[in-house]
Amino acid sequence: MDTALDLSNPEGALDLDNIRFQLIRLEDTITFHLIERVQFPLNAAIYDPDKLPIPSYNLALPPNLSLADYMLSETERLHSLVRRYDAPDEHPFFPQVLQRPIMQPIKYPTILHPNNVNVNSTIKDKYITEILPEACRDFGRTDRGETKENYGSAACCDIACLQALSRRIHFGKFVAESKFRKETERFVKLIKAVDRQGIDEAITNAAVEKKVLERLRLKAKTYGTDPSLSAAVNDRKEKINIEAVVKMYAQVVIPLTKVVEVEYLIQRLKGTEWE
Ligand SMILES: C=C(O[C@@H]1C=C(C(=O)O)C=C[C@H]1O)C(=O)O
Repeated sequence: MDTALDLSNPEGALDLDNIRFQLIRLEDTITFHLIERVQFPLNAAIYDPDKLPIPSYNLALPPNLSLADYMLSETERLHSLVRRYDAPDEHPFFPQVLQRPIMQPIKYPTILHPNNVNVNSTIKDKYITEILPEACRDFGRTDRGETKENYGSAACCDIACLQALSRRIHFGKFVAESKFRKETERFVKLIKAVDRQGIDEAITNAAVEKKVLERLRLKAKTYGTDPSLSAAVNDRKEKINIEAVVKMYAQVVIPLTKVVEVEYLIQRLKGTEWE
């Protein structure tokens, strides 16, 4: 898969303004994917392999999967054939199903330090247990109940949401590398002391986080309304629970991005002269 981050030029890829531009761009992607998903009710059965078991036939996976896991793992298996997961900004939810690509490998310049940071299982868990229930919660409309006919469509929307959330959160590696190169001595000291709290404080930029949440609230409100309708009608027919989008970033996206930054930095000295 081609990546939106220009990885051919390592300097540019580690320029913090460039990375932040990508993070802002992903706000649109994530918000629109969530708007698509919340057309359907939560349809909790698609996340429960006991309620709706799907035989996986893949020895690397449990015999029965939830519909959501089945579709996500099959999507990743297909996408790995076209080398999606060779890109340093892509991380699989099911690494055990990846296949050898059918296309020539792309030689990406080495930008990040070797690491095994992957928080996708936490992303998926929080998406199912926190983000979706809040986003799907009906806001002022009648209860939509389950809609069995939309199980597949809802799971397809989930794949788009999860892949965009994973990219956004794992961009934390590029942010961390950029900050490490800017303040190497400071981070070497914190990493040698395995001071996760100190590293977290050092990578935190409260002003940027505040701006992210303010922008998300505005985007969710704007993207969730139809410009051709009056404000009164739009209030009644908003396409997305605005507070759910802000909460998603405040309670999941930003904290997990910082976990990725901290855990990437904890591994940063391995095999270097600082070790
Ligand atoms: C991503 C960055 O690192 C941290 C995480 C942020 C986020 O996830 O939005 C914003 C600011 C920082 O606290 C950054 O500095 O831009």
